[in-house]
Amino acid sequence: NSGTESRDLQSLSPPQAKSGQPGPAASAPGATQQKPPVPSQQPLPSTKPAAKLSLTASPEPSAKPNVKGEKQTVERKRKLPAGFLYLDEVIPNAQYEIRYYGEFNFIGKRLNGYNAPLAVMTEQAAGALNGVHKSLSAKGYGLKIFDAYRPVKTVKQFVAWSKDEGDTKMKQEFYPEVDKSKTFKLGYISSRSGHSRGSTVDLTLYHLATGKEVDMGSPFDFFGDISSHGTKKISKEQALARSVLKRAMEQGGFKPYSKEWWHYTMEKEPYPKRYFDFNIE
Ligand SMILES: C[C@@H](N)C(=O)N[C@H](C)C(=O)O
Ligand SMILES: [Zn+2]
Repeated sequence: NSGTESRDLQSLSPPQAKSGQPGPAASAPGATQQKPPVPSQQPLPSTKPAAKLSLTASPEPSAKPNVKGEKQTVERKRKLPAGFLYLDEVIPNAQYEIRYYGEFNFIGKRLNGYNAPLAVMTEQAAGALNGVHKSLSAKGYGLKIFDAYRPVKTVKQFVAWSKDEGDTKMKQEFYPEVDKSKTFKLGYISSRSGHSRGSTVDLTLYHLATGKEVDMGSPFDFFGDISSHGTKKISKEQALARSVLKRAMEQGGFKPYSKEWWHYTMEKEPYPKRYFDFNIE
């Protein structure tokens, strides 16, 4: 099938950015207030509206338009290698805000290899993630996906970016306290990323009732201590929110990454030694 196929997507839109945390003023990302923990059945706090590009895939023709009444159509070329799937076709009710397709990311532009705002994963990882999404929906949460499969060419772009001292376009938003040349050594970016193996995902939670992103204490791709599991720089509610996601992901067969609350890799990944470079389109 060499043709393209389209699907209606609903934009949840909320332009945001700072997730209520580290932002420009964000040089002090730990400056969050400590509040008493909430019982696990109570809803977790939301972040401020997020995202420059926020898409919720829906294969339902009757899907309701978003608050702005917008609908978006995403073309997909279906050139995926055997064993890979478009994640929104497996988990249509997850939210998709593919940051490396948009410009609101730590580099500040659309990245090489991201030719469509779509998440791609191995069949096994997509199936496991669907189980996680279902388990969370019983608790009032859904998954929001920032990145999944990542081409090797994108990782090479990350490496080149880290060496370009003159480009600090997104420093205040994403790495205010870190020298970008050290982002690899500090473990915030990998030069051999699990994402290129197709069974790693960057994600958070959203509240099913409101569609709003859950407050995790630091934004996705904020490179700093505050993004690590076990940080003391966040409130109890924020720590609880991270643990809701972590427990669900671990029960679903994914392992967390100590330095980034949003990054998970499937334990039994199907291609543990293969690094793919096909484009997302
Ligand atoms: C860049 C960030 N989203 C990420 O995925 N970091 C890990 C360490 C990676 O590059 O694999
Ligand atoms: Zn990641």
